[in-house]
Amino acid sequence: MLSRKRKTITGKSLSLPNTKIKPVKARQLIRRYHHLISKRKLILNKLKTLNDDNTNNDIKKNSLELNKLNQLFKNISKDEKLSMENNMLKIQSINNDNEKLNHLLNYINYELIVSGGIEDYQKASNSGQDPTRGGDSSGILVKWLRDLYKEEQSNEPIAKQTNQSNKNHEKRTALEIGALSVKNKISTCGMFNVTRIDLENSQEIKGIEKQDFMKRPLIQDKNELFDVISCSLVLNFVPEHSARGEMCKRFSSFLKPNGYIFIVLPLPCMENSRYMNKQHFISLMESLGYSSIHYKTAKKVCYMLFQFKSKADNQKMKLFKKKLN
Ligand SMILES: C[S@@+](CC[C@H](N)C(=O)[O-])C[C@H]1O[C@@H](n2cnc3c(N)ncnc32)[C@H](O)[C@@H]1O
Repeated sequence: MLSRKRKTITGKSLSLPNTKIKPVKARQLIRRYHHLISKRKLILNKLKTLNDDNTNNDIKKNSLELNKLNQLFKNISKDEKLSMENNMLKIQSINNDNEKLNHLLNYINYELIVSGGIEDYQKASNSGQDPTRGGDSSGILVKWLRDLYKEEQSNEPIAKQTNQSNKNHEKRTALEIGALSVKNKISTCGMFNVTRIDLENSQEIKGIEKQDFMKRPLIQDKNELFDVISCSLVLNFVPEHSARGEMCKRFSSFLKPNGYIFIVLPLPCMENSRYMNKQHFISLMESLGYSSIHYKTAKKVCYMLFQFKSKADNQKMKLFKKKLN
């Protein structure tokens, strides 16, 4: 419900108005949200809470009621806020202090729910897809794939081509990870049946399943493997480098042989990073069984297309050490 302004219990307007969010602000909001979510997970683990799901209801289950949260945190002083933020940073070292952990959990839930964190995050994420900001990256994916499929088809023998053109009536399948809209080019181009997933779907958009790709059940029937996976501006939000590697490895469990994986990253991840660059990323992907097909940079992001060739052999997998550029 973007058009309705959120209000505190006391009637004060909260969360960002429905105007466009500046890119710097959007990035701050997205980073802040992921920071809060990851700290909350750690706290829940520490508290040995059974349910560490991220839905609003589950948060509420693990938290005080909203008006209590509001009473507790609405008027906290700058110093108290600073101390909470510091405690969040050193959460790993807080053990066996249930009172402190619970207080922090309530503070995080206040920031996310009462103070508009979740809603602002969705607006900030959506604002990146605004056409004035470079828009929906899947336009590039669709162009690349259209050309590749044409080329593949023209290289087939004639008999196979006729077969193929009959087969083209069956749409190819695509998995969009981190989907925020059902109107992206990948969905509207008519070439694919698209399955869309995202960690959050607080705007409850129909057609987007709330799911963590890392927990998506593995495919048993190989006919259900995807022709394409789109993973635009998602990898950069995975906090741990080992988890980013796991995500790249996992794509192959959902792709048909010769299927494509489209990855979009903010340009600084490739061009202004201490440990990563284009060549290193491509070598990593190659060691996981993908070959690089396209690489293109724009002002702020880079687009990559890889083709899945063969599953990585764990025995032969290259060890990549963290190395300064
Ligand atoms: C910045 S948004 C990118 C949205 C859109 N794909 C784009 O290109 O603008 C990143 C999205 O990735 C989602 N995400 C991050 N990790 C994920 C995971 N493991 N499984 C599913 N979605 C994930 C987040 O919830 C978030 O909505």
